Amino acid sequence: MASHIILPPDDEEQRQRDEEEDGGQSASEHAPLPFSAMCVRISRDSYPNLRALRNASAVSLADAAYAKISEGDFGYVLDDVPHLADYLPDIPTYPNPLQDHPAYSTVKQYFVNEDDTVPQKVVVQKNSRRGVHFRRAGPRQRVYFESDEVKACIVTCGGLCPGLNTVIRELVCGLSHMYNVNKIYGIQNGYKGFYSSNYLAVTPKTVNDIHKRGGTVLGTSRGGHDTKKIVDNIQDRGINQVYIIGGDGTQKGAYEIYKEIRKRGLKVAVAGVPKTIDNDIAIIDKSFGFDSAVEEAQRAIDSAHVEACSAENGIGLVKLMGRYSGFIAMYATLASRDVDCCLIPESPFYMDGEGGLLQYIEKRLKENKHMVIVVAEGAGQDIIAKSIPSSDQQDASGNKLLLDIGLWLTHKIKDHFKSKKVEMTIKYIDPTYMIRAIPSNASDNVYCTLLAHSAIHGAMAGYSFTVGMVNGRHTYIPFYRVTSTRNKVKITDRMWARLLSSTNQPSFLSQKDIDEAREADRLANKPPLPSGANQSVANAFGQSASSSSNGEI
Ligand SMILES: Nc1ncnc2c1ncn2[C@@H]1O[C@H](COP(=O)(O)OP(=O)(O)OP(=O)(O)O)[C@@H](O)[C@H]1O
Ligand SMILES: O=P(O)(O)OC[C@H]1O[C@](O)(CO)[C@@H](O)[C@@H]1O
Ligand SMILES: [Mg+2]
Repeated sequence: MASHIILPPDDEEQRQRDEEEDGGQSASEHAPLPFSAMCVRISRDSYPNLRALRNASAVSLADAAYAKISEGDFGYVLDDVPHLADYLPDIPTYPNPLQDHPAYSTVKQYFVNEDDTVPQKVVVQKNSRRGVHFRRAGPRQRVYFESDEVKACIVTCGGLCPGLNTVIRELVCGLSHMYNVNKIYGIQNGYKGFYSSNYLAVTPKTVNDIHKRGGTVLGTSRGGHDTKKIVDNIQDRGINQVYIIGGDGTQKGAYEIYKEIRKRGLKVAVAGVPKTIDNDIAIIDKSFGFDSAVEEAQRAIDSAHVEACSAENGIGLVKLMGRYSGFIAMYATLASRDVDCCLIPESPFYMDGEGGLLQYIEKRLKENKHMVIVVAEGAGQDIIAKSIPSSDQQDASGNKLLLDIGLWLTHKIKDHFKSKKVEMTIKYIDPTYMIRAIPSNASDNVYCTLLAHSAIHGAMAGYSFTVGMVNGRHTYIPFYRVTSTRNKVKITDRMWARLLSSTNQPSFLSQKDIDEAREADRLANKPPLPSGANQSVANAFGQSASSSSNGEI
């Protein structure tokens, strides 16, 4: 069954286009359906415009088989998350124990309305279609697990990030205090711990103080994701709620686990809590630990500034995290105001000649006698690769190992001034592991708590999802949405312009680079549609593609 979009009355042109593409059926014939009746599970056979939808929303055919997309009035689209009842139709429900909880029962409207959803795009125009929405997170009136039936486990994967222990703590305490769950296990050292280590029983008492420490008390690792072995263990041990904390790779792993669980028809909810210090996870406003990381990066920048100011022609160079996205470098630079140049992976730069980095350094030293450079680890990889043969090494998860841009720049800058016989000093600081290892700051602690609670409410309600804040509201996002793209700094957005104006650095971009970046944005915002596509659905998704709230603030 396909659902229909009821067009806004003033969008006559669009209405006619839709009529044509819907085979001539007029909008007035599209009787408004009750919302529940419009919910459709997309499958290869059941949805006539699947190809259009897939292209428009960058959903691969494999992912589309798991997508749950429904439409409402005025171009409203709900990109919903899977639920246990999708494949276990007779599953019983129970009243939410929170309704009798002394702390929560006094809240006037504690339970979220089943139909509450959150728009991906909040900046709209008068005639905008409503676009893509995600299911609002929060406690539901009815849950799909009885408290004493729940056997939950928690795993952390990927690199460290401030706040991991807070999320672990709040998952354990939230499950126990809100839902009276007392069978909770920690999986040790990442995904491989599902099948190669003992599961650790954890209680609110054992995790009471852990949020004050950096790292993860459960241990973490890269690699070792063996879906079959992991799900065999989940099944054998009777685990029915799996909480998975980790970055983009980890969420891809969570999706694989979900698919295998569903294939086996198990009553198991999978809840992903996105973690990435690089802040590169798509859709969500910001990942936990990011603010703590930016704050800690200030200390490295301050030290670099002190070193630079205390020497003749002193340069302080700080390398910050960010393999593919320069968010930490950009925000740390904007926060500091001592930085003269910020280099990120998204913005290409060059060393020599007119407008190049070396010329800018010379100019800055002449003016100020010192300068501070911040470089994201993924910046300039293409230019280093031209001078150093790279061996394309990967870590255990398959992530490309990067060449050290900080070290390379240090040598290049030194050599340049030596050849010009100019006295200078450069101090290179790489604070990566010092930043990653700190405990989260106060605001990240609160953020981690809310994410953990939202994850628990969603799992208890029978959903499988990645939890995340979208436009300031907690939501349940389909796994494929957060794993299919990466969040990046848009160099054509105002935030990057603010940075350029604060550092006064050259943009290093040619008109061709700018045109290409604009074209890439345009294509990302308006994906091409195949002929015969349902324009209504495609439009809704096309609008959403431009709305990553990390880009434009
Ligand atoms: N495509 C994938 N399918 C299944 N598992 C995956 C996939 N990609 C990564 N994983 C698993 O997820 C775990 C973490 O992945 P990775 O090391 O890339 O870190 P991450 O979660 O992306 O975090 P970060 O990059 O922020 O440190 C690893 O155990 C890895 O095997
Ligand atoms: O040395 P590791 O643990 O592989 O992690 C390094 C990577 O992890 C990250 O901090 C992301 O977690 C990246 O910024 C960095 O490249
Ligand atoms: Mg990653």
